[in-house]
Amino acid sequence: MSEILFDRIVLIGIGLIGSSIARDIKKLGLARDVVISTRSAETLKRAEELDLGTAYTTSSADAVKDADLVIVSVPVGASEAVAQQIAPYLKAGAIVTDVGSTKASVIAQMAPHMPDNVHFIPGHPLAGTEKSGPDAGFSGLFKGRWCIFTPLPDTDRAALDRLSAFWIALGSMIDEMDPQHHDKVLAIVSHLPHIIAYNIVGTADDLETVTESEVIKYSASGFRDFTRLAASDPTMWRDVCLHNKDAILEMLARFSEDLAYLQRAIRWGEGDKLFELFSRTRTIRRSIVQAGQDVDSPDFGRHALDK
Ligand SMILES: NC(=O)c1ccc[n+]([C@@H]2O[C@H](COP(=O)([O-])OP(=O)(O)OC[C@H]3O[C@@H](n4cnc5c(N)ncnc54)[C@H](O)[C@@H]3O)[C@@H](O)[C@H]2O)c1
Ligand SMILES: O=C(O)C(=O)C[C@]1(C(=O)O)C=C[C@@H](O)C=C1
Repeated sequence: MSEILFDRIVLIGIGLIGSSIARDIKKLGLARDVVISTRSAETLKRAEELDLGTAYTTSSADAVKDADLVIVSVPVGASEAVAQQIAPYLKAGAIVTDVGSTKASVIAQMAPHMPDNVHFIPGHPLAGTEKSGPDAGFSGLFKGRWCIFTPLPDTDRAALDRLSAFWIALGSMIDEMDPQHHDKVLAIVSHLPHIIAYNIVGTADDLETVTESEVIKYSASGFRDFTRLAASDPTMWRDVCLHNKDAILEMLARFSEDLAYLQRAIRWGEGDKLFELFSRTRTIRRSIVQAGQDVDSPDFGRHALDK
């Protein structure tokens, strides 16, 4: 058990991310009350069956009334609607944060509605899976993973420290970024990989010369990795594409140029070019794996969630 960090935490949205946070709060004893609010009564019922909180309501306005920390975990396109619903009912000094995969758009949607006496601190845990809904969450999802904050210029440092302490209790490593920079970085390391996966699986499915059964039967591990990403939640990823449009289009343009280079090298049999690129990218994979080992080192291993 860790110490209580907030008396009352309110979770708006209880899918993969919200329910993973709920499980960690409970396991670590980080709050006295955990109020869960989501739009659909069916999802709320499931959250109650899973015993994820201490109170449940479909009214986000009722939920936030005495909240010390509000965590919004809904598809990014729903951010403004949630901000409008909760803003009049937030208590002075409350911290409001989110977990959305895009940041400039979430800030544009939520910040104008936030009262001056509330601390709005946008955040993004870089952890997830292709699954969605309250059953998909699990305790420990955020352990050893980055949580990036994109604070506003007037963000109160003490409130940011309190929120950081919460994510650190969940096992995360903390970083800060400018929202536009966040959106560019995430466009290349997260959004493009998903778009490419949706595209390649769609292309394979469309091929007239390859039957669906062959796609399933012969899907070797490379293609299977793509199918995992391509199974990700359509609502979430539609919203990510629509709400990080500029950065994604910029990265897609770069990607298409580099793909044309590769295509040309294959067409003209330029093995040196192919070998050089494939060697360079192999080094990147190795350094990611190396960093992963660091995360699993004894220093990271000693976390409250392991007890
Ligand atoms: N899935 C990931 O890998 C991942 C990782 C990091 C961040 N995120 C971000 O976290 C957020 C939630 O993603 P998730 O994977 O938990 O999705 P999810 O589909 O599992 O859950 C979304 C939840 O939001 C609720 N919801 C939808 N619209 C709502 C509204 N208007 N008002 C109230 N509740 C509403 C749904 O009922 C559900 O409980 C998204 O913004 C996503 O970009 C996702
Ligand atoms: O691992 C996965 O399946 C994920 O999609 C997680 C992932 C990612 O791209 O790394 C997806 C979206 C997020 O905003 C953060 C994490």
